[in-house]
Amino acid sequence: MEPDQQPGAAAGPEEPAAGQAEAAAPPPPQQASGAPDDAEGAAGLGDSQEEGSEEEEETEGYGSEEEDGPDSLLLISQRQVLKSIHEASTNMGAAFCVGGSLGRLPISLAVAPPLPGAAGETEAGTPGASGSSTSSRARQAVVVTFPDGGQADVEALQEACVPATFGRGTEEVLDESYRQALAVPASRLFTQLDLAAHGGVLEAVRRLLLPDAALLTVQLHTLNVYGPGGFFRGHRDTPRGNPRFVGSLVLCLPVAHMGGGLRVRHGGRSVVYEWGAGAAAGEVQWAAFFSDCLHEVLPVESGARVTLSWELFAHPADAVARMPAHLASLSGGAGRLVQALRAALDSKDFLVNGGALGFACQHAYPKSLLADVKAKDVPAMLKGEDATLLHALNAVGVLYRLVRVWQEPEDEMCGVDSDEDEWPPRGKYDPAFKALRVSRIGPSILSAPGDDKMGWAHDDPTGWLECTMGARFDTDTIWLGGEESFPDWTMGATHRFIRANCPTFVEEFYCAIGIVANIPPFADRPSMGSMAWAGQEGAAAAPSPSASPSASPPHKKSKLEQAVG
Ligand SMILES: O=C(O)CCC(=O)C(=O)O
Ligand SMILES: [Fe+2]
Repeated sequence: MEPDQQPGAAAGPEEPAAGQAEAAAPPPPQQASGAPDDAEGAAGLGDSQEEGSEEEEETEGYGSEEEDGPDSLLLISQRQVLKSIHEASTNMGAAFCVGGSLGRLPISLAVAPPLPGAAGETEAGTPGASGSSTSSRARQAVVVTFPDGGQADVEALQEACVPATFGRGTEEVLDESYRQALAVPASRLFTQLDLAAHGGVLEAVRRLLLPDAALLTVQLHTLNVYGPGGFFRGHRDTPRGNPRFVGSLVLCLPVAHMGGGLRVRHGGRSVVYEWGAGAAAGEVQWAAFFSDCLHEVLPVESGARVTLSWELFAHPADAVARMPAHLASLSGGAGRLVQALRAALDSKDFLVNGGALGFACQHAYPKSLLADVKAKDVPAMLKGEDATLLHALNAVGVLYRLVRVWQEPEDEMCGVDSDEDEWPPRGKYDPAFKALRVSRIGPSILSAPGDDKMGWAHDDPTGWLECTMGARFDTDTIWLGGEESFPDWTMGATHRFIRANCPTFVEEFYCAIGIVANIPPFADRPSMGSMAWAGQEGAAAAPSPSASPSASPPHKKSKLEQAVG
């Protein structure tokens, strides 16, 4: 159990992202008030004032902190270069949510009664869910129209709902201290509203959040009614077995209410969508966001907040045309990153013999994305800053690869005294020590935790890394900002996020991804005009530059690395 991700402990800041608090907010989405909050400061970076003995600390996380003795001028200079790239790469302020209004629009819904004993229906005996309210529930389909139906239709709808549950660990639970709402799963819901037919909505979401995707599709997930006092505390929506799952879209029906703002957070920024006034005036309003972003429904003060929610899936074009589109979309923070990268590549102080430079992705991704989507299609699924980072690398002609990254705790006994017969080895997961493990995207990815026959994987997902063929300790990459710069480490190792009223709960979780840029030796770096070998490593037209990781500032092996590999 990771307390900062579990229901009941969501008050903590979700993202110790370096420097994000100062990032310029994106243009505030329509109908929203944007305000930076939960500022975290620049973890591991310090501010721009650097002097004498503080140097070591100021540039921690740039590849040489494990060195003994005084640093050479070259190392100091290189750390400055790395720091400037890192700052530029984590201050891009990419959009993470978008919202708008369809204007005044009547919405009709039909809600079928639950099938008696239907498996997965929250009222039908799902573990942890209440089964007590079945008797008073409508036995016939309920048809409602808003705004015309008014209070009578709200009550009829409430009668057709069940208490909204959510996934916690492997269970679907009802916990009114975490979520107080009513729900109807999509399986019982029919509406005339075809979101895909409102072309502007999905296109706006695609352009703002996923410009590299050729197409977004949606799947209706649930209807929720939040009455007075209703709320849903901070959570992330679980990816459930579809690797193309990128986001959630919530649409508020024209039913009067006050309160109930939808707050979405990412990287120290947050946006609140307040729909009460518009809904009272008959407007149908919506918001879409990356589902790995922490979000919550603030308490409803009066009336009924009725929402439909869809899952969003991103699809790549057959061939993602890179350069023209990417150059066209380089702006603001991305431009600064391109500048920092160009300056670095032009400098002999920067990895003169070449090396691997790792960037932590700022969003998390479904585990199955990396297992099931072809590497060439993955860029179309990248979100916000992560997509922009690839554009910037493409723009400066640097090859990269996408890797999964896990945090690996170590125990002193690891690999030395532990009993090889014991599985998983006892004491191996002491959180006091952390190392990075990476894996290329590819088929040799973790199997689902549930696949493990030995029964321990559910409780100790870190453990099943041990039997993963594709994972290896990363001794070569200089990870900018170190492990601190991953937005939430627990995503990488263990988490199954909660999802509202999920009738067929499939165990899934987010994972952390890193982008490792292959910096060629100085002598081999292309002139900035040449884009010939930009893109993913291994791409057909990409001659591989002969980067020599060992020539980067020597990267001392951690205790764990020494012990294991
Ligand atoms: O109703 C909303 O605004 C969002 C609800 C939500 O976050 C969910 O159902 O997962
Ligand atoms: Fe949600």
